[in-house]
Amino acid sequence: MVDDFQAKSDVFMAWLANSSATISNKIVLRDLREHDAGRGVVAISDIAEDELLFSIPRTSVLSVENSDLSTTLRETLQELDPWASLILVMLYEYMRGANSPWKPYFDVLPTEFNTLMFWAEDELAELQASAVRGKIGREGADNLFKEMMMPIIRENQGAFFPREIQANYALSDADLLALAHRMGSTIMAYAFDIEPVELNKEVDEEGYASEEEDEALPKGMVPLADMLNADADRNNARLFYESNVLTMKALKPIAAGEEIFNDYGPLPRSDLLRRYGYITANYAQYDVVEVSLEIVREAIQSESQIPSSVLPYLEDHGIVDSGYDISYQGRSGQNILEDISPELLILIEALLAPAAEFDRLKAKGKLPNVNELSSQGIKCLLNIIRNRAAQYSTSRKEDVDMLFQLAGVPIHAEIAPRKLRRVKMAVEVRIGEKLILEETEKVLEEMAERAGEGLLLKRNERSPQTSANKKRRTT
Ligand SMILES: C[S@@+](CC[C@H](N)C(=O)[O-])C[C@H]1O[C@@H](n2cnc3c(N)ncnc32)[C@H](O)[C@@H]1O
Repeated sequence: MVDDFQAKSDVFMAWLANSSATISNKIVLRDLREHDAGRGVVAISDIAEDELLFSIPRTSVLSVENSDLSTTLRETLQELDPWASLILVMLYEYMRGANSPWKPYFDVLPTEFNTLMFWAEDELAELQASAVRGKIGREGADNLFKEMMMPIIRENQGAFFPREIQANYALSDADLLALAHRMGSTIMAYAFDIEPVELNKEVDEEGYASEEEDEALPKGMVPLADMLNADADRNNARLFYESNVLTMKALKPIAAGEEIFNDYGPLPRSDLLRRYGYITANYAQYDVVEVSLEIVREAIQSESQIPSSVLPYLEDHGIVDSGYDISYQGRSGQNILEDISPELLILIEALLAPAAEFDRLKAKGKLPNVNELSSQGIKCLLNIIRNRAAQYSTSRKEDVDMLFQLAGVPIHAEIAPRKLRRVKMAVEVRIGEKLILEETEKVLEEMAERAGEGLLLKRNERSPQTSANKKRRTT
């Protein structure tokens, strides 16, 4: 039986084909709900490398530029950042209902999310001390919607609300706020940074642009391109920006039956959960633990007083941050210092430096050389790692046992399936972070021992693998 879900997919694909998109007959939009993956694009015949999967006219992209709202509210929209202006356009197009050219597209977009913004307090608590809890930004988004967007909507009621809505019922501020969150979350997980016809931003040899340059690009919702799921480095397709169309092409041969994956970037699982509301084991390679400035200060202050001039100097040199990433690649021959944010190492060595040594560096406008950590630095880092691990309320072993128990929870048990899935994902995220802390602690203990024997690893004594801190992909 064709259910509503499949019927919506069919109407969407027919709408897209009618809007002059080209769609290869070797792909289908498939129901992947039994894998908790919503819809996804799957190959039904073998596909060659570079083969076109589909092309979408630029005019079909749901964007500020293409929406009628930009004719009535041009200046207001131009003053907003790309994210805020697209939220307003999506609210407008959504409220037009069947009058919107994108109605069949809205019908396949999500109405509910598993992103952290929508988790209940007890679900978030399962993330324990993961720094991602401080990055959800629900309050900030609420304030932005209330203080900036709501007044624009209320002042332009006639432009925003179709006459039927104005006549029949008024959307309350709470309804609008919920809708704005829904559109904001859709953009976070679905929108692309749309490169203009004339590409004038700088990309490196791998096709990556700096985050600042991506920030400035207009955002747009690209039908079908955003139906591709992702699984870390299993991406086998990519969106290309051409003058009249956006084309999705195979990056490698894809066999019939295989899912077609995009690349959401090398995101740690905590961030994947925040932005996309899912995780897979393949993303574990990008996991990080964040160490706060506070925990570093506490570790140093327990040993010695921090001179008042050090932090302002480091701040001027871009070293002071609210948090620092530590990853663990676990590759043989890899130097642990490569997995620790260089700013953290500089911070520690600068804060530990004797006053005379710090004054000498400062006079030359230099920072400590962290190709090699001092034995005091290693000891301090070890304390930081141990203190950070102590912030999590359970051990990794307890978490692994808990996951094992949760895996045995039958579907119709007390706990609702959505909550169960969220709790499992949270436990996996905290296990990943604890693993990094444990492995880093082990290596630092060995280093501390070797430091006692005068044998120190140098930062540049590393294997040829690339750093975990890759830049974000533009697509
Ligand atoms: C750009 S959309 C992809 C299309 C989406 N599956 C749908 O049905 O609309 C991104 C969302 O897809 C889901 N997703 C993407 N990759 C996934 C994967 N490997 N496993 C499970 N869910 C995935 C997540 O919910 C994510 O927020």
